[in-house]
Amino acid sequence: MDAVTTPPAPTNEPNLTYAPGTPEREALAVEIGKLEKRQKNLRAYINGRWKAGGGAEIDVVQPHDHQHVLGTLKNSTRADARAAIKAAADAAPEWRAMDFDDRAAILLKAADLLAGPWRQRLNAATVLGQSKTPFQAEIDAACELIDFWRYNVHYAREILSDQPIANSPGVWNRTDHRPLEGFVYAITPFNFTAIAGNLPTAPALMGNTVIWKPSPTQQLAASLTMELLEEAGLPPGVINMLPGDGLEVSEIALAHPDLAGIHFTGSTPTFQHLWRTVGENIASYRSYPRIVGETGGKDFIVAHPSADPDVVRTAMIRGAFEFQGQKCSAASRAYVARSVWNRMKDSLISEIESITIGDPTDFSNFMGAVIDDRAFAKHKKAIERAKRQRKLEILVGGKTDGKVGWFVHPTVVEGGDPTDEMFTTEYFGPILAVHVYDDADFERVVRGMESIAPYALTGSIIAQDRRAIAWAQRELRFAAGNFYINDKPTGAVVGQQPFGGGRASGTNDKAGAAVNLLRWTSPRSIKETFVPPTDYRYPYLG
Ligand SMILES: NC(=O)c1ccc[n+]([C@@H]2O[C@H](COP(=O)([O-])OP(=O)(O)OC[C@H]3O[C@@H](n4cnc5c(N)ncnc54)[C@H](O)[C@@H]3O)[C@@H](O)[C@H]2O)c1
Ligand SMILES: N[C@@H](CCC=O)C(=O)O
Repeated sequence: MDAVTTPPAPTNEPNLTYAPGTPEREALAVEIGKLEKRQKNLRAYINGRWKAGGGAEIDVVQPHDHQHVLGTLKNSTRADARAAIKAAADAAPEWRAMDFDDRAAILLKAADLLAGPWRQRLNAATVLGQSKTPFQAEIDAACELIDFWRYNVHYAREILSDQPIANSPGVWNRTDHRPLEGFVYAITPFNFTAIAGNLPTAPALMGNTVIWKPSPTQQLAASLTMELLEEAGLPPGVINMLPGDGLEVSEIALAHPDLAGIHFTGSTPTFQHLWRTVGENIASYRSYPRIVGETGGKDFIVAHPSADPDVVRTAMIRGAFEFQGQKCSAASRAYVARSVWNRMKDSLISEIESITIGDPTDFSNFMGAVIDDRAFAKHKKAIERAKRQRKLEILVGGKTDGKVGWFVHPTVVEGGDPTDEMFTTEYFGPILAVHVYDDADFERVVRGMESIAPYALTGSIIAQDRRAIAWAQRELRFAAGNFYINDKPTGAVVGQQPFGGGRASGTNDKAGAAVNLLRWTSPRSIKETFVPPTDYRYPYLG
């Protein structure tokens, strides 16, 4: 189509409340019932066909009831990876030649399907498969993914319309925002259905074809996302999904000459392994692969002596314990002025003791289980260590119970030594380390915590004194890619707080923003001269 069009302007999808008696609460219960009743065969999706991978079987279970199998996947093999890469290559010419409006319409339709008939199916999968409470599933699997799809179309359009601002007389300059030459390898984490849906679709929107390797523990929601995209009209071969641990897929994909980019979210060690492998293979690629990775965090709350204790307490509880602390943005260390601490310690402990933990399908629970036995063992070990250390005191929590589900109770550990591993290591669970400092030491403590952990993802300052806020904002400029003032450090919203961090937390290519989409394009500058010269001599040459 030749028209210059304007896609619908994006707005953030509102969170439904799930209050008793609401239609969304009933609809979610129906979808949960369906998914619980029937084990799903979680197949690969290659060239528009669903097929079982060739490797070993992996059960996908409910973390809060680990005997309950939701579905089974078969690990993807080297042969599956080769087939997916071929499918991506075959689909690429037609996909990149397709009008942007047609590509955008597929994602806008996917967003509307998710806002409507698919909403509770994907929410239910996220509740059961990742042990999110309905409210946490709603902000992730529904609202954030809908926002990613709608805002990405808006930002992509802006990128495409970015054209040279100058033309010499008789010349027309243009920019062709080409996709990358080759396939993008999207590798996604367990904890956000929205991130899993965004990482393969963002490069696809820009005209790339993709190999998508979801996390095995998120495979139920990932498979449904793929089904939704198929219903929205995604052509075969554009996104090829390969379930499993990714080891054999990476052997093939990371050594392939057509690897054009990696779109990763997950832990820092996995990202470093991928980057290292690309470095080792660098001479074998057709182009230099774009590497985008959002990784771990040791996210902080700093409470100034002027902070309101009620605000600090609420930010700590929500920031550290929603979704069992398994958000990369979760507060896992807090530095609290003694005068504030003295006014909030007891209420913090009693409120945390009141937190309900259990099956997330039961609306009375605030927390579910951690994702798997590996995470459970890691948190248990950190808690056991805290119990043994003289300089650490567990103020509340410290209990784990793995019999039925992988439950780790919300735990606060007070530590006098702010260099202890409690303040530097990402556990990715419901464990919050607190360092209480003398009010007069505010600046010294902030300077000390600024680089104590290798990460720089999220953090917040809580204070009423404006000078303290301004000072902390300056002093902590590079300590967080998402910085909050008088709020918890979690819950970034697409279009409002573009998300990502620096240092060991990633390449800070802000998911759901134009800077991210730019990484999936390789601009070509075109100069057209209307009446070209026909004589090589300059005018002054006689
Ligand atoms: N910064 C962010 O935006 C952000 C968002 C969400 C999660 N995270 C981080 O993610 C981590 C938790 O997620 P996780 O446990 O799923 O991370 P992880 O690193 O264990 O796994 C991430 C993905 O990588 C895959 N993987 C691992 N090795 C691979 C290989 N050799 N080849 C191909 N794939 C491979 C996994 O199967 C999974 O799909 C935390 O560190 C958290 O902070 C960061
Ligand atoms: N965007 C989410 C974090 C995603 C990482 O797990 C937040 O801001 O809480």
